[in-house]
Amino acid sequence: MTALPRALLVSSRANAIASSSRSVVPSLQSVSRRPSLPHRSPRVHFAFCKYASNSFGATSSSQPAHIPVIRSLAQLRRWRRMVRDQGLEVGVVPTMGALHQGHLDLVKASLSKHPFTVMTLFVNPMQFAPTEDLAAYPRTLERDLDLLRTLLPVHSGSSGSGMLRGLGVSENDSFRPAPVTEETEPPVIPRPVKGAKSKARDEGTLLPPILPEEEVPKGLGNLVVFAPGPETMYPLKGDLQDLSKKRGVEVDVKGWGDVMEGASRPQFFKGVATVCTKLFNAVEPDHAYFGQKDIQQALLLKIMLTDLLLAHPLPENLHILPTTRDPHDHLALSSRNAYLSAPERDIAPILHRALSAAQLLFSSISTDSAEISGEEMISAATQVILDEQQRILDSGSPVELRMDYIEVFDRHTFEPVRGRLELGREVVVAGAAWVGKTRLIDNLLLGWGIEDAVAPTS
Ligand SMILES: Nc1ncnc2c1ncn2[C@@H]1O[C@H](COP(=O)(O)OP(=O)(O)OP(=O)(O)O)[C@@H](O)[C@H]1O
Ligand SMILES: CC(C)(CO)[C@@H](O)C(=O)[O-]
Ligand code: BAL
Repeated sequence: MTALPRALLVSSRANAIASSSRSVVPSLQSVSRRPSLPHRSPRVHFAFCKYASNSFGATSSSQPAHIPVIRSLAQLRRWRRMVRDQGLEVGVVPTMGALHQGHLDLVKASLSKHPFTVMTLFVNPMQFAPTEDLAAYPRTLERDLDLLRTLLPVHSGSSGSGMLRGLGVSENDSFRPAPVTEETEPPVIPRPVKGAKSKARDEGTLLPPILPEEEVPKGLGNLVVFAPGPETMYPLKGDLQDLSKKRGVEVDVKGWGDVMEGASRPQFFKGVATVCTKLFNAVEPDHAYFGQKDIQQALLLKIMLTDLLLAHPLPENLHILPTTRDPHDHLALSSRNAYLSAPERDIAPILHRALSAAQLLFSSISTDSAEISGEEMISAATQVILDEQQRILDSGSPVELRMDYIEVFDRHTFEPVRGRLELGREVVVAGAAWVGKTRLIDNLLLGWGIEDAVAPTS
C-alpha cells in the first residue's frame, strides 16, 4: 500500500475507532446517526479535517456524516481524477444495496485502510436470468445511506464541510479544487440552485435525482456511493437479461463461471464479470473488497483480473473478507434473507449445519489420519439436509426445503474434488439450497484461509 500522509493515517484510524463501537447493524427504527465520539485533540481534529469532510465534532450543531451519491460517470471520473491528483488510494466495495452488517464490514475494512472508499450500488440486470428475482430484489437506498452513516463520524455543521476541496460530486457543482493549505478555511461549496439544470452532460443526468434536491450533496467525504442507472452501466442499452438478445461486450470466465453457482445460474457469472469489469473501469480502484459468502464470485473475479491483465485493482489487491453471520445460529447474512418468512428463517441455518458436517470430516484427515473423500464430505452434508427435510415433513410445517447442490472443489481450479483427500489440500465446500422461494448459498474454506486468497491463481 502506498504510504499515506500522516493526517490520513489519523483519519483512517479515526474511522476505525468510530466504527469499532458499532459491530451490529441496528434495526431500521433504531439507526442512530450520531455515533459516540472518541476523545480527540484539536490538533487531530485539524489533521483529520484537512482531508475529509466527515470530522468528529460533538457539538450541538453536529450533523450526520454526509455521503455523496454519485450518479453519473462524468462525476465519478472527475472525483477520481482529483483523488488521483492528490496521490490518494481508493478502495471499492461493489454491492447491490439492501445493506446488512456483511456489507458494512467490507466498507469498514476499506475505510480503515484507504483514504477513500467508493461503495457501488447497482442492481445489475445482466446477472439475473429473466426467470429470476430482479424486480423483487430489495431496493432500500435511504436505509442503506443511514446504515453507512453509522460507520462515519459526525461532522460539525458550523465549521464548514467539503474539506476535500472541490471533488465536485454535487450535480450542480461547478467548483474546482483550491490549493490545500493548513491556514485557510475551506471554501464553501455552492449549494445547488433549486430547479437549476445540472452542468453534467452525460447519461447520468437522464436519471431522476436520487435524493430530494435540498439534499443534493453539499459536502465531500471519504466515503462516496456510486449508484449508476442501467443507462450508465450499459450504454448500448438493449435487452440486458435475455443474453441471447444482448449485444455488446460480455465477459465470460470460461471454466470457472460455468460450474456450481454458474451451473445453477448459467448467466450469473457473465453478468457479474461484465459489470465488475465496468465498475473497475469506472472507479479505477487500487483495492477491492468482496465477501467470502460469495466465494466463487470473489475467486472468479481474481482470475478475471489476472487473465485480463487488469491493474485496477491488481489481482492481489482484491481482498476477500470472512462471511458475517448471525451470531446465534450462524446463518450467513444476505440481502435475500429479507424474503424469508419467520418459519423459513428458522430453517435457513440448516445449510451452514450441512456444510459444517463436511468440515468435521475434513478436519479428521489431519487429526486421525483418516481417509476421507470428497464424495463422503458431500454425502455427510447432504444427509443433514435430508434429515431436516424429514423433520419438516413430520412436524407438518409448510416450509419447503430443497437442496440445489453441495460441492467440494479445489480453490484454484474449481475442479470437483473426488477420491481420497490428501493432507494439505486447499478446498472449499459450498452449497445452495432453496428455503421456500428463497435461494441461499454458503461455503466453508477447508485447509486454507482467506488471507491466502490474496495471491493470484497458480
Ligand atoms: N454475510 C456476508 N458477509 C460478508 N460479505 C458479504 C455477506 N453477504 C454479502 N457479502 C458481500 O457483499 C458484496 C455485495 O453482495 P450483495 O450486494 O449481493 O449482497 P448479498 O447479501 O450477497 O445479496 P444476495 O442476497 O443477493 O446474495 C459481495 O462481495 C458479497 O460477497
Ligand atoms: C459483485 C456484484 C455487486 C456485481 O453485481 C454482485 O454480484 C454482488 O453484490 O455480489
Ligand atoms: N451476492 C450475489 C448477487 C446475486 O445473487 O445476484
